Amino acid sequence: MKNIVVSGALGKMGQEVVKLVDRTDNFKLVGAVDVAKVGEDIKEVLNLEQASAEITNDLGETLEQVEADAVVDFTTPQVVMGNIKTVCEAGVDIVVGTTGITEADLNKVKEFADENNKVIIAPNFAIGAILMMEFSKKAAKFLDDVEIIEQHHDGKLDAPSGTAIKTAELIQENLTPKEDEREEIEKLEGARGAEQDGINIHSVRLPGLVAHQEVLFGGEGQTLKLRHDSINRRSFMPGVALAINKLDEIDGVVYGLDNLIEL
Ligand SMILES: NC(=O)C1=CN([C@@H]2O[C@H](COP(=O)(O)OP(=O)(O)OC[C@H]3O[C@@H](n4cnc5c(N)ncnc54)[C@H](OP(=O)(O)O)[C@@H]3O)[C@@H](O)[C@H]2O)C=CC1
Ligand SMILES: O=C(O)C1=N[C@H](C(=O)O)C[C@H](O)C1
Repeated sequence: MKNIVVSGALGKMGQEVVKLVDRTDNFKLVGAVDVAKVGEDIKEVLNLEQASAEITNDLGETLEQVEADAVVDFTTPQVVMGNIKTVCEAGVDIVVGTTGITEADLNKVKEFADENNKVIIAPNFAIGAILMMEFSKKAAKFLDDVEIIEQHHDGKLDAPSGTAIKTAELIQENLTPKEDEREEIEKLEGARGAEQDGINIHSVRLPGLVAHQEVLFGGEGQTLKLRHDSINRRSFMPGVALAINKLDEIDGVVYGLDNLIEL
């Protein structure tokens, strides 16, 4: 049995994780942390089958009061680093889905996580998105002109998405560096998007969207488009469950679900 605390339990993703814990036999909800509805029972708030926990607003204090094996964090880019530190200091394992974690942040986590801490950070838990990233990495061996277009709901705080950043990092591993780049004239700043590892990323935010990404490759007389769509947030839950179950098998910090499955 895994005793789980969900951090960001009332958010769009947090609610799905709480429901996942509620319906999974070897998971038990022992804590629900968020900033609203403090003192209320999450069972009533989310109309759960069996899971029950008083909503609290201090992750550190909560970990002192309950016997937790793992925390699952889907909060905000502003608070996630503090949460990871708090959980590591409490000697509890953590699965992090919150995005906005930079390479420098990742290095900081590796510094403060000691040999007993198990940390899984994944910018995307949807298996289709992992495959889209893997296929993009493969395609970059053959086509070295590529741009990323990511589209998300208008409630998303960070841009570009964590998935787009991770995709660019993976593509870059296989991309042949280009010489004599054309000097472009950008008449409107940002028109060509942002750049990560030399790859342009375009971020769209609109109501009605959930999470979507296209990786567009171009070559002589041809294009290749790799597209993934999460049409609801349940799409991420098998990946979250996999990560929680893999915590026992890993050492230290793992970044990306691709490192937990055989591709
Ligand atoms: N890795 C993946 O597969 C996925 C990652 N994400 C990422 O997960 C994160 C959350 O996304 P989403 O659920 O859509 O966002 P939401 O804004 O819906 O949820 C975030 C929740 O965290 C709460 N919160 C804010 N501060 C704290 C705090 N200090 N302690 C506890 N809870 C806090 C928020 O409260 P309030 O709103 O009142 O401020 C809110 O309820 C984002 O970074 C997103 O990019 C999303 C989908 C998939
Ligand atoms: O905020 C979201 O919704 C999502 N965030 C993650 C990201 O930034 O890549 C994963 C997914 O795209 C949904």
